[in-house]
Amino acid sequence: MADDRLIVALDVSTMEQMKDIVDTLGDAVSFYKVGMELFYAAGEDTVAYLRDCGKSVFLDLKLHDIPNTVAQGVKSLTRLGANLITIHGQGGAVMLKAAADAAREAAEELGVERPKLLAITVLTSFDDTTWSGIGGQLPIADQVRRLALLAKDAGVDGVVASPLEAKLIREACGDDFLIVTPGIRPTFAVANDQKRIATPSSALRDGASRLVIGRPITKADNPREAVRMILEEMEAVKP
Ligand SMILES: O=c1ccn([C@@H]2O[C@H](COP(=O)(O)O)[C@@H](O)[C@H]2O)c(=O)[nH]1
Repeated sequence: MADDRLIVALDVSTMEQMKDIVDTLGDAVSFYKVGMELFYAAGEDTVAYLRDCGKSVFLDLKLHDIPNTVAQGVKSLTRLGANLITIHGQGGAVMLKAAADAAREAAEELGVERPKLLAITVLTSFDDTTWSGIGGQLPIADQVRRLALLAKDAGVDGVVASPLEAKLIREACGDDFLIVTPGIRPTFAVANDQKRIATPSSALRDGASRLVIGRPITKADNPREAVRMILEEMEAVKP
């Protein structure tokens, strides 16, 4: 049985590869993430296909530009019917508010459900060394907290952050704020390029709303078995 706290990242480059994963995982997975690799290669048909299959969709294109450009981008994406859309928290308060207003207005105009917006905080591939390498002044955790509060004040629904920051975001932003965490690595999986990682159960215990997991499932020898083990671990931490 699916648990909609699990979002599987479809980081592949063709519709055929996407369909193969969705087919293989069947009813065990109800929520998928379409990111840059798949969207840039196969376009909006990917979202339509997943919707037709009855799946929820997280469209993770990480919009980052001036407020007007991001707002118009969000308007265009609202038409596709994704449940979650990402924008960059580092776009700042004015951009975040413009995006939140645009999603609401576009959904009203189109008569569709408003997509929830998530602000990217500090990518899970950063560690302290690479973070200070780009001039990060605050410790990563403080920067994440700051961006989460900025997003909340701007009317954004939640954030994408590492599971290591889930607890501090929950404490700062309250129970209704969405915390979506990539950087999830079950004990059977390798870290790849992810640096700030935690297991599924630890992320949920610390307050994550949803977990994004890609390669530990899609590159596993047996993706169905990988999902089964992850769902079993998640089951132990009730919503
Ligand atoms: O900070 C971030 C923001 C987004 N991601 C995305 O999540 C998945 C993670 O995939 P894995 O294969 O489980 O590492 C991927 O699509 C990223 O673009 C992230 O990892 N970190």
